[in-house]
Amino acid sequence: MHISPDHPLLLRIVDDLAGPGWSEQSIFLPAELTEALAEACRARAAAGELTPAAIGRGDRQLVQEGVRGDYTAWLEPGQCAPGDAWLALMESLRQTLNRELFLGLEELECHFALYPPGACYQRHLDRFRDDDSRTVTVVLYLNEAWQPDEGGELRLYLPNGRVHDVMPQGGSLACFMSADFPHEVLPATRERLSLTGWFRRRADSPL
Ligand SMILES: O=C(O)CCC(=O)C(=O)O
Ligand SMILES: [Fe+2]
Repeated sequence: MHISPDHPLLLRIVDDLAGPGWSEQSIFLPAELTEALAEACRARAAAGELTPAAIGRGDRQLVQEGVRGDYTAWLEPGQCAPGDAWLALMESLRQTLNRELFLGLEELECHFALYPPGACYQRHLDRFRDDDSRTVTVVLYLNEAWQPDEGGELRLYLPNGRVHDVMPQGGSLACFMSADFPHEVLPATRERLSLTGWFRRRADSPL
């Protein structure tokens, strides 16, 4: 899927990141591609490829279900056609963000996430203490016909002390500056699927 780096949808995200620092696009992806990505996620779950997500990094990784109850699998180029279409779209977004905001984003790391009913991810920042390369977080939701009473919102903690809740409706996108917004995933009454990515800059040299 090719999308021009000047597409109004991408430019809206740029404007939001330059302003408040976060963006919610409730109609981001066509239904067919959203469904194909949901199917790819379910297929990987059925094949046993989703593993309990850990918190922390390297040899300090820890699985703590009460803190984070999702199951994840990395999406790499060449794994499936809808995944490649998504990565191509994210490449356009990366180029647009670099061109307009000089963010110096070099790569995207991306995983499918499945939250079983009742699972949550407690308040956190998408940055590791020892690695500040994650710069922009993007979350695409893959859930058909999500209902408001099903929970599962992404809760963003805004600098003004307020919160903003994003409903994980299929095809919608949440995007924010990784260092600036603590956030959490509230428990849902049904399975919750998403594709989460982080645009990274080169990690600072320790020298
Ligand atoms: O699924 C979401 O809404 C956010 C997930 C998240 O915060 C994370 O994986 O770091
Ligand atoms: Fe997060």
